[in-house]
Amino acid sequence: MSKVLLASNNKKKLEELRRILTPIVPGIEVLGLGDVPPYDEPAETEPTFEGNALLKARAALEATGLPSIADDSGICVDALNGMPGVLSARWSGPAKDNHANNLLLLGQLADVPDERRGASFVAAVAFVRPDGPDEIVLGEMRGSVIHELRGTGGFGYDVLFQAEGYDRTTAELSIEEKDAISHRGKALRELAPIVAKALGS
Ligand SMILES: O=P(O)(O)OP(=O)(O)OP(=O)(O)OC[C@H]1O[C@@H](n2cnc3c(O)ncnc32)[C@H](O)[C@@H]1O
Ligand SMILES: [Mg+2]
Repeated sequence: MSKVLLASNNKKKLEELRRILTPIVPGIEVLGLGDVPPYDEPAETEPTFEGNALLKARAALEATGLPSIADDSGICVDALNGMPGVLSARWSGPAKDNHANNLLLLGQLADVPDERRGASFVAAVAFVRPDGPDEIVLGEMRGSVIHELRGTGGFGYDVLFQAEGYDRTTAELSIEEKDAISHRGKALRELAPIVAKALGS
């Protein structure tokens, strides 16, 4: 098995990454931060998803010596000029309260008509290793913000996001349906052959 560390504290991201990468990268074993000794994780100070993903991945490689993957992602709302963007996790404050984030975003869009509620989920996924160049890929899922919270699946902003072509939120999709269309799924499927080659698998 070839170990790769996912430098994320988000258990749902770890689940999605393991689910998507394991079947397409032979012999990969995806470790979480709980599987390695703790280290000082960097603050996400970069203004871009790519910058924060590289920051998190490089810190993991430096601390553990393991090939490392990190994801920085969020929801970018047209009517808010692309915000919350990289601030998505902390939109309602440093507590990173998903429900408070969702209620705040719905409140901010309360007067925005359906035709102007377009939004995208964006994920930048970085892969860094001791003996090769840094890799960064971007994935995007286009959709809109509905007027309420619906569904029990997924995580974060899934309960208020409806992907283009669907009448259900991404929290109402099956995990397979979401993986097939999500920003993270797209980025990871693009990254998989690069990871497989780097691991020699
Ligand atoms: O930084 P790490 O440790 O990876 O974990 P995090 O949860 O802080 O992750 P980010 O900094 O990338 O913030 C991502 C934000 O965007 C949200 N988000 C990202 N991907 C999502 C998805 O697939 N569905 C719903 N919300 C998502 C998530 O809830 C956070 O609020
Ligand atoms: Mg984060």
